[in-house]
Parts: sequence; C-alpha cells; structure tokens
Amino acid sequence: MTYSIAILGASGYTGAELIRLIAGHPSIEIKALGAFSKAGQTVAQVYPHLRHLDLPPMVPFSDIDWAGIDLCFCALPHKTSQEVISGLPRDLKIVDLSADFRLRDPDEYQKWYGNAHSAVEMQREAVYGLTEFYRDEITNARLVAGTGCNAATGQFALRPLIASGVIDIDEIVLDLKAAVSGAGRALKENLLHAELSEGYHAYALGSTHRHQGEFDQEFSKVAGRDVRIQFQPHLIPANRGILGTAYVRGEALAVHETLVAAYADEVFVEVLPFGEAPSTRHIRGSNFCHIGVAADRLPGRTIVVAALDNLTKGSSGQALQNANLMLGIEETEGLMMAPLFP
Ligand SMILES: NC(=O)C1=CN([C@@H]2O[C@H](COP(=O)(O)OP(=O)(O)OC[C@H]3O[C@@H](n4cnc5c(N)ncnc54)[C@H](OP(=O)(O)O)[C@@H]3O)[C@@H](O)[C@H]2O)C=CC1
Ligand SMILES: CC(=O)N[C@@H](CCC(=O)OP(=O)(O)O)C(=O)O
Repeated sequence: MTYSIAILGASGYTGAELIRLIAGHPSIEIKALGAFSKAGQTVAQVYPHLRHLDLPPMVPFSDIDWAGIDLCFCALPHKTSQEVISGLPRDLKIVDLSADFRLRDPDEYQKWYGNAHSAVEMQREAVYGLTEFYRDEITNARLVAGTGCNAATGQFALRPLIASGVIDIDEIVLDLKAAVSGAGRALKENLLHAELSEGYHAYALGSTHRHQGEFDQEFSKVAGRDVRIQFQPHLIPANRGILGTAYVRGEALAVHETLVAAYADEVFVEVLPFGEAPSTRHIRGSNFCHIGVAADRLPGRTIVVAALDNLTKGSSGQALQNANLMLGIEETEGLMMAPLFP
C-alpha cells in the first residue's frame, strides 16, 4: 500500500529534509508541495541537491487539492502554522513541526511565544511528538506536534533519569550547542557567515529560551511535580547537529544503567559504553541520537551528553517516524540510513 502526503513549507530547511527522507521511502509518495514566497518555483531551483527527484511543483497552499492526501507535514513558522492548520480538512492527519501544538496550556504558549493561541481546541487534541515516549498516543493521533530540536536533545538525556529518581531533579544544568540550520533558512543578520564563523555565542541567557516551556511541561509530568532546569543554548558555526551536556548530581554508573535500560529496545537512541563521548559527527544526517555518560572527579557528580541532528531526529526524521506510526507503517521505514561521515 502507498500513502500520499503533502508538505507545507517545502522550501524551508525541514521541508527539504522531509523531501530527502521521503524520496527513499518505499510506501510514501509526495503528492503536493506548498511554499510561500517561493511558490511557483521547482524544488530543483530552490534546492539543486534534490534535482534528480521527480517532484510536484511548489504551489501556494490554497492550490492544493486535499482529496486523496492521507497526511500533511506542516513545516512552517510558529503562529503561521496554527493559522494554516485551522483551515485544513478535519479528517486529514497532520504532523506539525512548529512549536504551535507542543504546549498543552494556552497560557504557557502565550508566555513563551508572545501571542495568544488561535486554535486552542487543536492544541488540546495534539499529541507531543517525542516518539520514544508517546508511541501509543502518536499511533492513534490525528495531529502530532513535533518537538523543539533542543528540547528533544535534552529530553533524551534527562527524561529517564528524572522518571527514575536516580538524579537530584532540583539541580539539573543543561549546556547545549546548536548548529545554525536550527534557525531556518530565512535571512537573519546575526546568521551571516561573517558574523557567525570563527566564533560562537550563548543566546537566550538566563534560562529564557522558549524550549524551557517544553522542559517544564514534560519534566514536571514525568516527575509528578514541578521541575525547572537551568538550560543554556549556544549557537556554533556548524551546519547541522546539536550536542547537549547535562551536569547532574547522581551516581554515574546508576545513571548509565538507567539510560541503558530505558533505551534497550529503541532503534534510534543509542547509549554508548560508559565513559565514551558522543559527537555530532557520528549522527550527522541520520535519525540516531547518541548518549554518553561519565563520572565527574567531583564526588556524586555525573556528565550526560546527547547528540542528534536537528534536521533529522530533531525535526524531519522524527516527523517521518511519527508519520509512519500514524499511517500504520513500520516505524523505522525510510529512516535507517547511516550517518554521513566524516
Ligand atoms: N530547522 C530546525 O532544525 C528545526 C525547525 N523546527 C521548526 O520547523 C518549522 C520549519 O522550520 P525550518 O524549515 O527550519 O524554517 P525555514 O525558515 O527554513 O522555512 C520556513 C518555511 O515556511 C514558509 N513560510 C514562511 N513564512 C510563511 C508565511 N507567512 N506563510 C506561509 N508560509 C511561510 C517558507 O516558505 P518560503 O520559503 O516559500 O517563503 C518556508 O517554506 C519551524 O516552525 C521551526 O521552528 C523544529 C525543529 C528543528
Ligand atoms: C540554532 C537555533 O536558533 N535553533 C532554534 C531551535 C530550533 C527549533 O527547534 O525550533 P522551534 O522550537 O522554533 O521549532 C532555537 O534555539 O530557537
């Protein structure tokens, strides 16, 4: 059986990554591609690395005929996404990559994103898209909210540890390095090569990054009480990849054992042998997340490092993994490619 999908936001980075992944998928076919300022152009014009593919043209969203489309990937900026999704057919399955449907509480959404939510009913209906922890709900969902890429990295490292109580949940520090494609393809002054290369900087200082909303919601749910972590992201001059380093109070071998047990049956999350360090080089272009654990020389302190590719496991790969579940396809289909190395 072949399923038909559409991608809204095909001209963006995550849209292009979805096209790359789905091009190799045996049972999903791209039926429609929607773009905004680039509507009217072909994918090959916007993304020459995809020129070998036989793809529909990128059209304005209003030109898409939804009859016969089983699932829509929505790869649009937040706020735009909720407006667009509100106008889509009610029986269409949707995987949204934006932040619009991740937070359950409309007040929390407004706090972190600055605008009132315009589709509160759908916000309630949506399932959080961290596949390894919401597999059953995602399988039965109509609308799935892909996670933030930083939020996914931090959760893979910390969620099982918070759930098990093996670390002190009031003293978690997450120090994270994010590559620039996480900011999307739109032109921004501080992302110009001259301002980004040969240096790196912290941003959202003081635990003000909007992915804190996801950490607050998810970690508190897991712990059964309010959890707040200290989270500091940095922008690094790399194209792809996120490396998150968590500094926790807890016994290192117990931390390692907890993570090994939590991910023992997971294909895409690999806990490395004790003491080995993950690298963004080892997951680049793949749907894998690597996690490493080591003891610190300070007694009782442990380092947990997680690496994933923001455009695959952090967004489009995760989105395809979720779509596979929603369509009743094998979860790993189209996603088992090896990382690109070196
Ligand atoms: N990049 C990443 O690593 C991750 C991104 N995300 C989220 O995924 C979503 C897409 O991100 P990304 O692909 O990086 O973003 P890009 O900026 O690369 O692409 C944005 C897409 O949205 C379209 N678009 C922009 N403005 C409008 C508008 N007003 N109306 C309709 N369409 C519009 C653009 O169309 P056009 O180019 O034709 O104008 C383009 O296709 C965002 O919500 C982002 O936060 C989530 C996790 C990770
Ligand atoms: C490097 C960079 O800027 N990364 C983005 C995260 C990308 C992401 O996950 O975006 P959404 O939450 O908007 O979907 C950031 O830190 O804001």
